[in-house]
This record gives sequence, C-alpha cells and structure tokens, in this order.
Amino acid sequence: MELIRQLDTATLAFVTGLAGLLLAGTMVGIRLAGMRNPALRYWALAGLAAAVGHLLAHWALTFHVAMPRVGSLALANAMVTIVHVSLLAGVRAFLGKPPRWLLLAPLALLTASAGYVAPEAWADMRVRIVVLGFLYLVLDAIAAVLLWRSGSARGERFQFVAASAFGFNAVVLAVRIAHALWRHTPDATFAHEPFQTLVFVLGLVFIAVLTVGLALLMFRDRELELRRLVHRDPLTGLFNRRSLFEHAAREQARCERYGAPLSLIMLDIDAFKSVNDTYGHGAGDDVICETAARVALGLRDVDAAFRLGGEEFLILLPSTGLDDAVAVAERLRQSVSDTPMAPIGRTVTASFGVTELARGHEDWERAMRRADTALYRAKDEGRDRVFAMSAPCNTAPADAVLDVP
Ligand SMILES: Nc1nc2c(ncn2[C@@H]2O[C@H](COP(=O)(O)OP(=O)(O)OP(=O)(O)O)[C@@H](O)[C@H]2O)c(=O)[nH]1
Repeated sequence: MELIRQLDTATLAFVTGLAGLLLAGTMVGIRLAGMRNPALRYWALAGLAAAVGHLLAHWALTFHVAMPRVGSLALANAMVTIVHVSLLAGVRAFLGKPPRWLLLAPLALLTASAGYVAPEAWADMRVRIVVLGFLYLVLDAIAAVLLWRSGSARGERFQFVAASAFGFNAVVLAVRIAHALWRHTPDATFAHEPFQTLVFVLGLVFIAVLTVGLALLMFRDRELELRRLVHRDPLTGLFNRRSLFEHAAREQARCERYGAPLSLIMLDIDAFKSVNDTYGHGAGDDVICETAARVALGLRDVDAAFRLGGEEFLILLPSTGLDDAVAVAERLRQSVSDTPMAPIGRTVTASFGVTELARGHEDWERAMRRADTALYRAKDEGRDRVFAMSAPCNTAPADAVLDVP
C-alpha cells in the first residue's frame, strides 16, 4: 500500500499512455508480419485511444495546461469509451461475428456530450464513475464472456488469457463503482488518493495483460490457419491426402487398442468428365464441393472424410464393422444422388467401395488398395452402387455387390 501511496497519478497516466501505444504498436506489428485478421485494426484503435487519452492527461497535469473542464472531460470520456468499444468490436471480429463498431461507436459521442447535456450532474465525479464504470463494465464483461465461451467450445486455452483480462477489468470497475457509492470519492480523476491510484495501477495491468493475451490469440489463430492449410483440401475443406496417413495410423492404433473395428469407404463421382465437359470446370468444382458437403453432413463427429484428389474421396469410420460401413455408404449414396446438384441443376451419382481393416495391424496401403478395388468393382457393375470387400482374414461374408438400385 505504501508503494501505491508513493506513485503519482501524472506518472501513471504517462505509463498507461505508453502501454496504450504498446498495444497499438503490437497490433500494427502483427499486421505487418502478414496476419490479416480484421480484429487487429479495432485493437490497434483501442490502444491508440488509450494512448491519446492518457498522454494528453499527463501533458495537462505536468504542464498545468488550463483546459476547459467540460471540454477536457468530453475528450477523456470519448477516448476511454472508444477503448472499450473497439476492444469489444475486435473480439467480435476475431470470433467471426459482425464487429458492430459503427453501432457501438456513438456511445463515445454520448459519453462526450453528457457534460454539455447535464453539466451539474456530470460535474459530480461519483455520477461519472457510476455511469461510465457501468457502461465499460458491461462492454468488458460481454467481451470476456464471448471469448471464454468460444474458448471452452473450441478447447482453445489461449483465449482464456484475454478473457481473464476483460473479466479482471470488469471486476475492478464493479469494485470502483461500489467504492464510489459507499465511500468518499475525490472530485478529480487524477486526485492523489490511494484507491484512485490503485485503480490506475490495475488499469495499467489490464492493458499489459490484454496486450499479451491478444497477441497470443493472433499467433494461435495463425497457427490454426497454417495447420488448416497443411491438413485441409482448399476446395472442399475436407482433410487432404497428406493428412490421411497420420490420421489413419492414429485411428488404427486406437481401434486396435480397444479391439474395435475400423472401416474405409472410398467413393468416386460417376462420369464426372461429362459434368466438366457439359457445364465447365468451375461448375465441376462446385459439384465436388456439394458432394463433399453432403458426405460430411452424413457422418458422425468421429468419422473423418478426405479428398484424395479430383472427384475421389475416402472416409474413415472408427468403431464400425463392415456391415455398418455398408449401411453408411448406402445412406451417402442416396444423399448424393437423390436431389439435383445446385450448380448444375441435375443429379449426379457416385460409386462406393467399402472394406474393413483386418485385425492385427493390417498394412494400411493394402486396405486402401482393397477399398479401391471394391470401388472399381462398383463402377464395373454399372456405377451408382456400393460394393463391399471383406478383409482376407476376417470371417465376414464373401465379396458381394450389396446394393443394386
Ligand atoms: N472440375 C474438376 N475436375 C477435375 C478435378 N480433378 C479431376 N477432374 C476431372 O475429373 C474427370 C475424371 O474423369 P475420369 O477419371 O475419366 O472419370 P469419370 O468421368 O468420373 O468416370 P468414372 O469414374 O469411370 O465414372 C477428369 O475429366 C478430370 O479432368 C477438379 O479438381 N475439378
């Protein structure tokens, strides 16, 4: 507490202004490093507003600049409101929601004009703390809840640092409001009073932790994006061939460990060349996408769908035996062929090869070749059907065409 007593508010305003500049600079630096997340510009603006507000205050306090009281209050209120509004808009943009900055920004005008609309009430520091504190508390609490919820939903622990910073500031604001209501409050923002000083210090901690938290969010987001690019097919969003073997080895080990079956479905759109030739390559791509979406919709969370290339896909079905995998393939076959494909206005069909991995770590490539053989048997039998081949050492029924529509 002695340390708090020794700190003077003019210096704290200066340091907080620098922290605002650091926040803005960090966001600009991340942008220059090539990250294009729209949240960066809102968070940079928040840092800039914090810097302008606090550095101006420091300048006025240090050099005893006489500023019209209502005018300086209006400027300070507008700046601090822009800080909180922009932080929330950035969080929304980061989470892929509309930032609503234009909707929120007029709050800065409202807080700036309060001193002109109700000069007597606004001259009372206690009123300002309660009204502004409550507004900032709500904005910060919303940002904290949004980040925390999405962090929990996605298992993203990195989001908890920024969420905690917002939550921490909301609690500080709540305590400040309670203190203003129940205890004596000095009538100037920068009055030298221990609680006031403590609030400044905690504001500085908020900006510092937030800067770290937001930078972490950005780097984590970038890492996830790179991972997505490495593991996903850019056209359909399904996993790509490169990630297949890693995925398959993991699932195979898991299924072996629990004694569970593991099945494969390989599928290929029929006569796709004629789709390209009739409707063009672009429409062909769209058909591939729509097929991928229908396939993905028809699977459980634990299943994984891969685009092997062209119009060929592979599906991994953990804990699924051959008979069940055939039923899944049949359901997918119907979902592909039952309704016309929007990009071309007509239906397409697909053929399916299904197999189950033999127990005892069957060579993965061999199982793939069997699924491929089954697929080409389905094509040979007339397309638009499911063909299953059991693993050689399994006791499952012999190879058979299981569905001839
Ligand atoms: N639009 C589009 N076409 C592709 C893509 N990859 C491969 N193709 C085309 O897909 C067609 C595949 O034709 P084929 O292998 O002859 O097979 P198909 O016409 O589907 O005939 P079947 O498989 O025997 O039923 C070729 O014309 C390729 O050029 C892609 O990413 N986009």
